[in-house]
Amino acid sequence: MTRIANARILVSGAGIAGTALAWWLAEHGADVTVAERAEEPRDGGYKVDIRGAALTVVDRMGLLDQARAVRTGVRAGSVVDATGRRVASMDADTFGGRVHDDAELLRGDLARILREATTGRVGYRFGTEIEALDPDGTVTFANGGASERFDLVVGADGLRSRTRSLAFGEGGVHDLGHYIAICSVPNHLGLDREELTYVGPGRTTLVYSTAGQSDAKAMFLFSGDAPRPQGQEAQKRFLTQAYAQEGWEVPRLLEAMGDATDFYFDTISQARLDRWSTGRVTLVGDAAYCASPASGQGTSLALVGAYVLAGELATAGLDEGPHRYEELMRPFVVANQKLGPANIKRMVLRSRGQVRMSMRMLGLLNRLPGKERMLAKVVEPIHRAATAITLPTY
Ligand SMILES: Cc1cc2nc3c(=O)[nH]c(=O)nc-3n(C[C@H](O)[C@H](O)[C@H](O)COP(=O)(O)OP(=O)(O)OC[C@H]3O[C@@H](n4cnc5c(N)ncnc54)[C@H](O)[C@@H]3O)c2cc1C
Repeated sequence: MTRIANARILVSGAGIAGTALAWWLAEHGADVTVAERAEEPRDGGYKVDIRGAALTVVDRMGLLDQARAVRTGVRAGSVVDATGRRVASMDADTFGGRVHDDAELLRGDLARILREATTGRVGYRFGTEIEALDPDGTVTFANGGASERFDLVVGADGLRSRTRSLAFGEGGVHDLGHYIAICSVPNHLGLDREELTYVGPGRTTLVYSTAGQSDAKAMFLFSGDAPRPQGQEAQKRFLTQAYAQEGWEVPRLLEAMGDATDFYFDTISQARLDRWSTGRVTLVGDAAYCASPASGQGTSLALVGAYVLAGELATAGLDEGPHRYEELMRPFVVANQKLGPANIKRMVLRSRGQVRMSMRMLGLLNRLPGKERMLAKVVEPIHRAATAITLPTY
């Protein structure tokens, strides 16, 4: 018998953290409801990674083979110049910062695998969100829903968490001085499981194709400190202005972006909070400790956080569990959040001079035997951070 057997727990958000948490809570005997703002689950999306301790978590869920079966299959990454010539190429693991058996897959595929694994054990309510939240766990849902009391409410609703705003007030989001945008585009470059990167001053553009997808994804990373534009049309205009002078295939990508229906835009930011719980409300995943897309570790933090939170609730109960979760997770989060600012500096170069120098060095490096071994050194800090926690067995 665990300390949360039959406890009524509401999870806000059916992303990675929310579905993984729901799985573990149900495993420990809780009565779990997940409320998701989107009308329906979204498959596909951009690629994410399962690394280090998170691989152990997914393995303990018995889902690692399923996750591996939908790997993106991306085989290589190259940096290109304005003519499209591949200045430097390397295998996809080195390019994407993966070691050993780390798995890269589409975010929507991972969310689907996690969600399907909870079938029959977790109640989902799509198309709704928390409108009002009392620290004692009383929730009013949007669209005129009635109030309901839960033994615990967990915000797993991402970087812009509404649960966090309602329970902790505004704040806690720290911009790293860059923006990120991503959308599907026609694969006019004919990429076959390959990723191309074009680097301009203050702007980096990536295009990749993954196994089984006819479209490619275009991702834009660029620097700036203006406030985040509100609304998709304003965001698309903002991005187009930032890339107005850009060469290579960028004009074509921008044109395709104009029609994209899955356009995503945000600042590259981290969530940093003094505490992750208050009253009967706790946060998990990006809502509590977003490490930023630049860290490459957001998905793994979400998976590990879900495992530890559920496990500590089950063994220490609803009062002590959230504090023990935070004690165990915080050093792991700190180690992984350090990756964000360091990586973004490498990914987005400040000046034309830096771009020229970097291209020259990449060109030289590309001709060296054993370049993969040298580049693997860049991967080492990610691997160290990804394994910087000893997972308890619950
Ligand atoms: C462009 C991009 C690229 C990325 N690349 C990588 C990568 O390479 N490697 C990596 O590991 N990570 C990457 N990440 C980060 C990764 O996607 C997240 O860190 C990870 O998905 C965290 O999961 P989460 O469940 O905490 O949040 P999310 O995945 O953001 O899920 C939050 C969920 O809550 C829902 N929601 C939002 N608001 C509400 C509300 N008010 N009420 C109810 N539901 C709500 C959302 O619809 C969503 O389903 C990337 C992120 C982005 C944006």
